[in-house]
Amino acid sequence: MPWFGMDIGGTLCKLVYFEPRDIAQGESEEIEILKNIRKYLTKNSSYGKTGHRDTHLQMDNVVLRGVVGSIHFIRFPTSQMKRFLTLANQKGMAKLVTTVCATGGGAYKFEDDFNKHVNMNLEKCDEFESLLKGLLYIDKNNLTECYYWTNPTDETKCAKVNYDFSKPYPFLLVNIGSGVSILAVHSPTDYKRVSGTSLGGGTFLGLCCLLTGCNTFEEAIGLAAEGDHTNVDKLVRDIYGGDYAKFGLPGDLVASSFGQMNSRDRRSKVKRQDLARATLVTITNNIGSIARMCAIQQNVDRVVFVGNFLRVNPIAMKLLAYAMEYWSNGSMKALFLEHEGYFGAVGCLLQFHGDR
Ligand SMILES: Nc1ncnc2c1ncn2[C@@H]1O[C@H](COP(=O)(O)OP(=O)(O)OP(=O)(O)O)[C@@H](O)[C@H]1O
Ligand SMILES: CC(C)(CO)[C@@H](O)C(=O)NCCC(=O)O
Repeated sequence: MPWFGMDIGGTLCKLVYFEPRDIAQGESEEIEILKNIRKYLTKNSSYGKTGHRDTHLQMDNVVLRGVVGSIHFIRFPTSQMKRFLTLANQKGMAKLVTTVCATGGGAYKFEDDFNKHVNMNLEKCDEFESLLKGLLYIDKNNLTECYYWTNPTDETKCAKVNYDFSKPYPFLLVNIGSGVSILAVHSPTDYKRVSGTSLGGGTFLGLCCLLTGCNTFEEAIGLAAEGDHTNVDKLVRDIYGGDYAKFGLPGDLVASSFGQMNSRDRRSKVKRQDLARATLVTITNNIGSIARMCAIQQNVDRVVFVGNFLRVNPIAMKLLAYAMEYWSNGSMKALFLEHEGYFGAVGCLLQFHGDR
């Protein structure tokens, strides 16, 4: 049986596929379909216009329920769910698979569509339980999964450094998807959702599209990389003329996000790139600030940031790394994981109880 785990989020659907190394041989219809699905998924790295396989994340020679194989990582916009179901039907998946493990809000929202259109049952898994299970499994199976950024504000010295996360507890887990959820994790089974914010990755993308006319996340990040947020934000030095030293506020700190944009003159000069950068900085700093307060409240010093907002987004990661370290006087550490947005789907795959 092909093994799938799905995380159907507010923006992106993540699909992980476990491909056993030794595939069943024979000529039954089932085996033929299985081979076709495997061929379709593993020979392509894009599916239709919007589906992508993140080949750089593929994990080989991993053991899942005693079977050796590879895990493939696929994503597509949740808005394309109906098309995905049509495709799954065309590829014969409905004949082969009766149950798919799914998590995320879409596991509830799309349950009827799975039943009606492809005759599949959804085995629903909790999104945070899956997130944590997937994270612990992947970290155990990938020596270079966890890392941090050194010298995040100095482009010449900044570097990704491997972090040994084998003794992880306690830690704060900040999942930046469409919205943001913050979990305090004390053991694989002892965790709680301590906070969240609706100002997340969806907000960044939505505001960026509104302000710059861009249409994709990649475009938004590309614009942000070329922009200067100080043309948009009001800094402490714009107000004080320099640092506000008495209370430890450096001049280049943002005093007011988008605070320059009340001026018609400044609005007429601002570039799309600057607006994209300011949006990214605003959303990221706000998440960093909430995460830091949660870490203090929960008495933890390691904060792990995950979620697809961090995909191809070193600017946000470095901002978070700097903010956590600076505002905690070096006592807190921001950690990141290579498979950033896929843990929920992997956790689902691990919880699959078998088919038929
Ligand atoms: N190709 C992409 N298309 C759309 N958004 C992307 C893309 N790549 C990264 N992102 C960012 O990732 C965010 C979605 O992240 P993720 O997949 O972790 O969350 P989700 O599961 O869809 O949301 P939630 O958990 O809140 O339901 C988007 O809001 C956007 O900021
Ligand atoms: C609703 C979820 C949990 C869906 O993953 C997520 O988008 C989220 O945590 N949003 C933030 C909700 C809030 O705490 O304001």
